[in-house]
Amino acid sequence: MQETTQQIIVGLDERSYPIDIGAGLLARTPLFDNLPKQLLIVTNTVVGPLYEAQVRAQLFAHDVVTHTIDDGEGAKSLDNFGAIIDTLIAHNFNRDCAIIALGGGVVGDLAGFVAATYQRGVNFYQIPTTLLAQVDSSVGGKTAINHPGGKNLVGAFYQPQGVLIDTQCLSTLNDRDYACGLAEVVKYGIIADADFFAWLEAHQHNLNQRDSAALTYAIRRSCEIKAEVVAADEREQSVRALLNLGHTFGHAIEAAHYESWKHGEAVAAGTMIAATLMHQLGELTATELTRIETLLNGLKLPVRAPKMPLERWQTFMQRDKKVKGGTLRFVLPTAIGAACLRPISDWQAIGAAIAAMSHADARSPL
Ligand SMILES: NC(=O)c1ccc[n+]([C@@H]2O[C@H](COP(=O)([O-])OP(=O)(O)OC[C@H]3O[C@@H](n4cnc5c(N)ncnc54)[C@H](O)[C@@H]3O)[C@@H](O)[C@H]2O)c1
Ligand SMILES: O=C(O)C(=O)C[C@@H](O)[C@H](O)[C@H](O)COP(=O)(O)O
Ligand SMILES: [Zn+2]
Repeated sequence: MQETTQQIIVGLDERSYPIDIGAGLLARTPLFDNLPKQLLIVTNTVVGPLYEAQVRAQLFAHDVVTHTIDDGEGAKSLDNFGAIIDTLIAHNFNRDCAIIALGGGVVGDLAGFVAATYQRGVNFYQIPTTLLAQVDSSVGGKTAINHPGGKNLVGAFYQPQGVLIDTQCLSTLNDRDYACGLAEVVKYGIIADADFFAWLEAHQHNLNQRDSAALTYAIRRSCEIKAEVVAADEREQSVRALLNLGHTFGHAIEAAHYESWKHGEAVAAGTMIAATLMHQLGELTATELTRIETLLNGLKLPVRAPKMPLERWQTFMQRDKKVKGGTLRFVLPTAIGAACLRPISDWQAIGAAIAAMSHADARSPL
């Protein structure tokens, strides 16, 4: 079978960078052009044993150090940030070194924040190994760590110099984390591309079976949409905020339930609340709301949030980065394929949408 590499460029003038997508890329092409001598691979205890050797095999001419973090969302922490900085200093890494994130969104967000800050910024490359990281977190330069008070509260916009997506890495991903990536894929269809949403509806069974052609198309289309949005608004002054669909609610779910809710799951349930809010405001049809719920459900994602007192939602949601002048701004779908950013301060309306989409037994269908 002919193996191909597809390339998408994130257009940011002199900071533009390629996203290479293909099966088996870790083994069959040079990872990145012109890598410096000193390299730090940041990975975790799950991904390292699976893929670090393949990456290192291509870096024999470099001085490579690996920093391995624990698995899970808890690793996106100030402690791990400090520990990686300690590693860089202990090995005398200079400003012309590069950091390579090898892992899912947790590794990428943490390693990216280190790259943004060590010696005021060093070279950074992403090798995303989860579907979520391949379609979303490795692209666009949002880096962050969490705080017990909320998700991604400390971070920076810092673009990588290259993203390498080896779709074969997904063969080792479990079903739950695979579904999490599909939540962000559905997001792109809702906010930007009705045809893509319809394609997802038509191909959900292929995606659930991890059919490689369907999966490669879903990854490519997602990266294209994200690259276009990021090129238009790198620092989220306008259209980039739409990439946050479902996240104001989702981040509250995650922050309250780090142990039991994963990011993609929380985004799926949060998307249902956002769509319901818009439906209750009379601006999204019942048919469109049902299509969103049916697709998320078909992709094995949760469509109901856990029950929490409204004050608990408020505590986390008021720390959302889209708050402006004290008022929360929500990303809301106006149709399938279009969304808006709207300030809403009517907590009765917000609470009604949350209540309608919450359930005491809400959890992933997997
Ligand atoms: N920066 C952004 O733009 C952005 C976008 C979306 C999400 N995020 C962040 O990304 C994080 C979620 O990312 P995620 O879903 O990748 O979670 P994750 O990084 O925790 O990875 C999920 C699980 O898959 C394992 N894993 C990774 N690759 C694997 C592979 N190939 N085979 C087997 N197991 C593998 C990980 O060890 C982990 O247990 C959240 O912190 C979220 O806030 C950031
Ligand atoms: O790239 C973006 O912009 C996004 O919002 C992508 C989201 O999927 C991602 O979860 C992001 O980390 C959320 O950022 P935050 O600004 O809400 O912390
Ligand atoms: Zn997200």
